[in-house]
Amino acid sequence: MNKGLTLRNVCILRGQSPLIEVDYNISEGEVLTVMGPSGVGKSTLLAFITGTLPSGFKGMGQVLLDGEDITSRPPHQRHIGILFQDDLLFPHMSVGANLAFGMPAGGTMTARRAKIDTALADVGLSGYSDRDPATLSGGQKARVALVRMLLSNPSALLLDEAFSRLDAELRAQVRDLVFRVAKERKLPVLMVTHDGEDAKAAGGKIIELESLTKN
Ligand SMILES: Nc1ncnc2c1ncn2[C@@H]1O[C@H](COP(=O)(O)OP(=O)(O)OP(=O)(O)O)[C@@H](O)[C@H]1O
Repeated sequence: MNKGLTLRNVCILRGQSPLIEVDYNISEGEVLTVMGPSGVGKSTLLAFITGTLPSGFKGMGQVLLDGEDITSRPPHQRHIGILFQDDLLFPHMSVGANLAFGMPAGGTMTARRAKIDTALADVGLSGYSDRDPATLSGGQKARVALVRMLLSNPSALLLDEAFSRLDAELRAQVRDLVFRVAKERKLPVLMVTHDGEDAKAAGGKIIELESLTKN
């Protein structure tokens, strides 16, 4: 079985026109960086992988995860984690409630709570479970968003400009944490970024998406 994330003969149309065509294979623990001009279709590609293409777009080809074709599965059954530049924590919920939200069902309340506490401790946020997200710094929010994504137990990780709101020092810290966790868990990572430093830090292959449409 081919472990990792594979995009096989993927073509995304906007209306009738081809927007992007890609063929990628990202092995476990490997990071593929996708760059390219604004509007070329990078976020649209991630939406195709997560099964959330907006109306007006059509995707063809296959998304394979660990050899399984997940192309026609609904988003919540794909086991793909995604981090955006906006952390999108629910403001009316505590950090702990935010984290519980994406966790697979099952287990006792105590076991779930222990899992959350351990995951927070792993990113240096011990004791933050009852905090209101509004009281966290940008870096702390980014770490909570990372933990929430990891608690959903994804088999692949997508990053959409995930670090771009953080200042340089925090950016490097959170980025290194994400890459370290991805390596430990052997997750294939597809990272979209405009930032050369992100691409360098990822240490993997870099692909420049080119526009197929003439504007
Ligand atoms: N929900 C939507 N409905 C219609 N068109 C959209 C939608 N989202 C994006 N587009 C258009 O699709 C094209 C690709 O957008 P996309 O966001 O994938 O580009 P991108 O490469 O991620 O850009 P950026 O680097 O600026 O984030 C753009 O022309 C954009 O205007």
